[in-house]
Amino acid sequence: MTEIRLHNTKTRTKEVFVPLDPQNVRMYLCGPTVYDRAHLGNARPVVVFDVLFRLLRLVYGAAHVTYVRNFTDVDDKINATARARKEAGALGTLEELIRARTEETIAWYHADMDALGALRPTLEPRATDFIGAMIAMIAGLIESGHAYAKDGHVLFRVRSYTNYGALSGRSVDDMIAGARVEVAPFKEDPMDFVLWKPSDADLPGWDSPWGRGRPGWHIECSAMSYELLGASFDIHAGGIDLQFPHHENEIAQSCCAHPEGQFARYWLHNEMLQVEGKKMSKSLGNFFTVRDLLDKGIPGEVIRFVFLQTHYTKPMDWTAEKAAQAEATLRKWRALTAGIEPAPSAAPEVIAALADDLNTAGAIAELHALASDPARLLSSAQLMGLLEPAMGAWAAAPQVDLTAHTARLSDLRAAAMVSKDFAPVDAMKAALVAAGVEVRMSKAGVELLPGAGFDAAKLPPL
Ligand SMILES: Nc1ncnc2c1ncn2[C@@H]1O[C@H](COP(=O)(O)OP(=O)(O)OP(=O)(O)O)[C@@H](O)[C@H]1O
Ligand SMILES: [Zn+2]
Repeated sequence: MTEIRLHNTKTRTKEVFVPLDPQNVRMYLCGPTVYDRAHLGNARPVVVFDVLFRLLRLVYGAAHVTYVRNFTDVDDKINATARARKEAGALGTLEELIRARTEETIAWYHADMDALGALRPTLEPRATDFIGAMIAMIAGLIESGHAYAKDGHVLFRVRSYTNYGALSGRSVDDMIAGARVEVAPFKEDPMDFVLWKPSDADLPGWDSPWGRGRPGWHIECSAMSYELLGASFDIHAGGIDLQFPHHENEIAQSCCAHPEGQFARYWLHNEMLQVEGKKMSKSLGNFFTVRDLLDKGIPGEVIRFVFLQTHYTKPMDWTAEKAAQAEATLRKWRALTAGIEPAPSAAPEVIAALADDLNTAGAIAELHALASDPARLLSSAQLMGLLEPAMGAWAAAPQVDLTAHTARLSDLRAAAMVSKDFAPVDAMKAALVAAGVEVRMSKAGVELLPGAGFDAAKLPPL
């Protein structure tokens, strides 16, 4: 059996992955809060852990892997979005608007992640379907002294869990000093975090022993993972931005509520998609959505390929150049494998690269080396969710021939060298860029490449 090694954030080492039960390998990924379209950064964990899901299915059998990714459909950000719509004159009660917003966002999410070739997880629980389990878990935590109720709120008593901070490697005192912990009159200690909070009459709320209210975000994942995967399971994944406080809080809640279990044994964190060195995020406003790119004509498969060229533990940028190169490679491979049946199994070198802590960049290098064996190239690429027939419509579009434009631009440039008037060169270059062409001019000559988002109809006349 293929040995999989994974970098476990909990131990900060690469470890051999040994599941608790090879008949049912269990993985949980923190899913989206469904209040708006997913931005490109949100798609990174989906693609990265989709590759892990595919690898686990290969090694243990598709029927022996349970992959859970939740939808957080109760959250203040969702409420705020619905409230803004109501204030803008939308019809219906706030509750109806909230429901409509979450339904709409989940449908967008599915469409966008399907376009990236991500398999649907085995289970996609919605937080609102597990409120009873959350209330039960909170009640248990109060009973065992790990939580307390005050003024309609329930708080987790952080100092009651001695291992708090172990995942992110910080002490509670460091965290207080560094983090923006909220001081509130209902808290015994500023580090304590909310398990339950009261809801106004017009906000979604559920009856509980502490009054009508709603759960905090962290308890949602603890309750859903317990209900669906048990008190001990194999892998918990998410973005590194969730390591503290979200995952630290999940561990504290789950380990205190279920001391008989170990909660998650391997923690995997993807690094951030960045824009000029900063995390792409809604709050910074430096984001574009997956849908923006798809609408610009960038195939989902190209987005996926760009992600997989960087190891998941490294920060990365999205650039038009990376997209153009990915598109050229995929186009070449699709031409090579057209009409060919995939080989019965993926190449061992590709499997070995993926099994080595998801070395997707290494696996892509191996794919390049398989150009002489298209059947193997196909089966190996498909293991990574690439070259799937259903995702290839974009590549069937006729390949553009830019030779005439290349010759014209070269002529203009040669003429400009003599006349010293570069305006005609600049004008043509600008027109080509506007049509989505990547223009490369060097001493060696002129090179034109149809970039992602290329539109032949916009090409300048010759
Ligand atoms: N820039 C990014 N790069 C990679 N992963 C990210 C990035 N931003 C968010 N994520 C991940 O996306 C997933 C969904 O997160 P969540 O729904 O909390 O995002 P959000 O609140 O909409 O985004 P933001 O962090 O932009 O406010 C999480 O696993 C999170 O770690
Ligand atoms: Zn979570």
